[in-house]
Amino acid sequence: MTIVVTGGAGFLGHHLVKLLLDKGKSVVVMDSLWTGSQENIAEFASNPNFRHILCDVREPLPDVEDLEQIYHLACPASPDDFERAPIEILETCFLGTRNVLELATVRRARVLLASTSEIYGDPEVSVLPESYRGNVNSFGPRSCYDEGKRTLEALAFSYRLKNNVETRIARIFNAYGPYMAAKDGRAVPNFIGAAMDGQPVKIYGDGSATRCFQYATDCVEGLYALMNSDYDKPVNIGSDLEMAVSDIANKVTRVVAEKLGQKAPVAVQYLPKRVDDPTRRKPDITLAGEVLGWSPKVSLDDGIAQTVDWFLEKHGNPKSLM
Ligand SMILES: O=c1ccn([C@@H]2O[C@H](COP(=O)(O)OP(=O)(O)O[C@H]3OC[C@@H](O)[C@H](O)[C@H]3O)[C@@H](O)[C@H]2O)c(=O)[nH]1
Repeated sequence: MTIVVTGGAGFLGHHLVKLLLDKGKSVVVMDSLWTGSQENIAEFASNPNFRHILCDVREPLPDVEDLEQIYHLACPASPDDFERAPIEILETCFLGTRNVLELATVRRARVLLASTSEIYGDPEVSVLPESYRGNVNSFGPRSCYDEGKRTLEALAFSYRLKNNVETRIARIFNAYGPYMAAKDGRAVPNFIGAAMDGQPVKIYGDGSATRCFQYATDCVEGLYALMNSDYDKPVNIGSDLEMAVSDIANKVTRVVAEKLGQKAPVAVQYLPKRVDDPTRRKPDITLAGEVLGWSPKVSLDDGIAQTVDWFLEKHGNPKSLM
């Protein structure tokens, strides 16, 4: 039996493919390398259970025999991408998801769709249960992703209704870890890159915005548990350790300073808050615990230390990061 991972050459894709191969699964990665990279799958090339098909999910997908499951992760995920390629992101969310569900219909495969905390928008409540309908701006700089991923969920519902496709929906909250691209644009790689380069970290707003960061391996274990469960409604997959962005930045810059022997962590530069940037985001992860027996395990201290070590090893010369 074969498992397809769209976006398997991406950040989370790498960790998911590794998990599946370590479990002895046969994996086909479908990835255009638009935001993913060959480096993220290089270590799998010699594995006879691994194959990479270079393709764009916005085109009809190649057929895969003996197809059991599809993890649909393919989509740019950084707010920096939202500005760069909003139309392509909307196409990926709709056409890509439709093509995945079409293949699943033909092959009777189960599909796990990577949705996101962004479908909740800028929440009006302090903790986000799956029942919260969200507060999303359909006409703003994040709408390509926020509404695109809401369309992904609507497509899942529709294919289940009309074609009886088995779907699972993971609402993935902020994830970080090794294999994030240095120029990804999200907070943790940006903070690490700036600190390694001796430059101030840039904080959008006053630093009081909150997020909960989950380590990549915890996240993909949650995806695996959800795919192989009987629960077919959306589930939040994330950490519920809520922290201010400024505290995250301080934690990262302190770790880099210690590891590089810098006298003091780099400074912080405050920039205007970005439009529609959620002021707080904390998932209620009770459901994941109840139906999957899943909760994040890797502490922020351990996760950040491992991520910084990976960046230092990969980008020995800090100047190469920015
Ligand atoms: O350099 C930076 C980067 C980010 N930030 C801030 O840090 C917070 C987190 O920003 P990130 O870009 O890491 O991630 P966001 O929370 O904006 O969205 C991300 O997380 C949810 C996932 O579905 C997506 O991958 C992505 O949308 C935001 O408040 C952002 O403004 C900075 O202050 N400085």
